[in-house]
Amino acid sequence: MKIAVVGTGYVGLVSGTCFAETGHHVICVDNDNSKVEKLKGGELTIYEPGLDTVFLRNTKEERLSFTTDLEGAVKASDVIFLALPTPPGEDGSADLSYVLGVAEQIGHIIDKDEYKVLVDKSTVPVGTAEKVHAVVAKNCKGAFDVVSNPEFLREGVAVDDFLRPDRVVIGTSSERAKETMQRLYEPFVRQGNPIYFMDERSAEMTKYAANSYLATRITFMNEIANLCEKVGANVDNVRIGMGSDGRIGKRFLFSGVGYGGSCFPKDVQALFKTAKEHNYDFKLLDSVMGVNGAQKFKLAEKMSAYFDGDLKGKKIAIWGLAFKPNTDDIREAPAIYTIRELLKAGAEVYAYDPEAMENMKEIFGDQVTFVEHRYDALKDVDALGIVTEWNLFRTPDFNYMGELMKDKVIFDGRNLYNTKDMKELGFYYNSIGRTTIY
Ligand SMILES: NC(=O)c1ccc[n+]([C@@H]2O[C@H](COP(=O)([O-])OP(=O)(O)OC[C@H]3O[C@@H](n4cnc5c(N)ncnc54)[C@H](O)[C@@H]3O)[C@@H](O)[C@H]2O)c1
Ligand SMILES: O=c1ccn([C@@H]2O[C@H](COP(=O)(O)OP(=O)(O)O[C@H]3O[C@H](CO)[C@@H](O)[C@H](O)[C@H]3O)[C@@H](O)[C@H]2O)c(=O)[nH]1
Repeated sequence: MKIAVVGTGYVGLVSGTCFAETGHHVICVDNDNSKVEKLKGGELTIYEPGLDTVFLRNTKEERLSFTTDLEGAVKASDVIFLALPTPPGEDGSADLSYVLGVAEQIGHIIDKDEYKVLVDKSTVPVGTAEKVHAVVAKNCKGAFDVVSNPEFLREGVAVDDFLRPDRVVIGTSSERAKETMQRLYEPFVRQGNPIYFMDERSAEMTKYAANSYLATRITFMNEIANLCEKVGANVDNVRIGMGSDGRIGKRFLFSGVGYGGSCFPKDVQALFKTAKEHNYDFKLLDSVMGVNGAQKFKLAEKMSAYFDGDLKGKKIAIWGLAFKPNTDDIREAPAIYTIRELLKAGAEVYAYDPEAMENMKEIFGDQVTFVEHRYDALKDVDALGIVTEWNLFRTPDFNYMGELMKDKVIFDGRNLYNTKDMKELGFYYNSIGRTTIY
């Protein structure tokens, strides 16, 4: 099949590359010329483990190409995926201007005697498939269907998630489009995972419900952790005890410094807004947003309390800037909130991340000292804050760290270390939902 993917960001680039990997011909379209030029030159524009191999193979074998020419790509394709941004608008609802803007252009392009399937891959509010349909229909001379196909990949493991999805959700009321989507996804679900066909509105809602549920689950654990600190329980033990109940499950129960990323924060907000528009007060989501907003300041608050509210002139190292490990993405990263608070209080910040430093430099510039190696951040610092659980931080040389640091003080927002070990090593060690070690 011939496929166009409009929007070549995290979702578009991964989806396009993975569709090419199953033998389809894919043209990725983006209106960012510099991005397209880089990709044409064989250079990836995002850090995503495993993507380089698949990307190089498929570009070399000419199944995957890049362009800024939307018209040419649409003309050459049977199926057109929209993997465009849906950022929060001023009132918190999803901004559909990218999706509807491109849909309108596509309407002008589809000619008589042509049939195209337009697929919403972006995360879009309930009712968007109908809006896209209306916008395309305004100018379209040919035939088309609009399908809702939300994407569930996680950054950092996106290629694997795409090639081996837990499930594929397709919202469509057209038999013709259903057949096309079935053929397209067949290779990804051969290992037995299902494709669920449903109506467009349910597919759109499924995406928001999944993300909001996961965000709620994490938030619940963050509140349990906060309470554990007060009552002297250990949230890691609690997590293991809870998670081994088959009804609860082990995954997505890790407490920390709040959820971040380009999806959970905006999608919870957008679902809350959808509820409001339908006169439904989704109180649970309101609490989730409030609790998560506060949790992102947790590490900075702990540090401030340790230094009796006076961080002025204190040297603080930060390990981890990306919103999660194995990505360079810093959208809504807890590290941004932590560093902002530290700088506001007059601290000097020395930061290290294996992949996200370039992106973070765009926010903080020379307000923060970015270092080449993790240990370079530690020279003479009063404390270290750990914000992202990169594997690289899991088993460091604690003795060497102790020699480098002015004081052996660690604030760990991801519970990477065993509290008993830290006691033996002589660190002050303050983590999330566990007793602080002096
Ligand atoms: N990032 C994720 O992990 C993830 C996972 C599932 C779903 N989603 C959803 O997928 C959508 C895309 O997310 P993303 O993270 O890939 O975004 P992104 O910002 O990484 O990529 C979007 C791309 O669209 C391009 N673009 C913008 N306007 C355009 C236009 N008019 N024509 C062509 N290209 C244009 C941008 O230049 C950019 O490259 C969002 O709705 C998001 O919520 C994201
Ligand atoms: O137990 C956990 C798991 C995650 N997180 C945090 O939650 C956020 C999101 O993590 P994750 O879900 O792994 O990353 P994303 O790439 O944002 O993926 C989410 O958002 C995507 C975009 O919609 C969806 O496609 C995915 O299914 C959904 O997991 C990050 O800040 C994590 O640190 C925790 O604090 N504790």
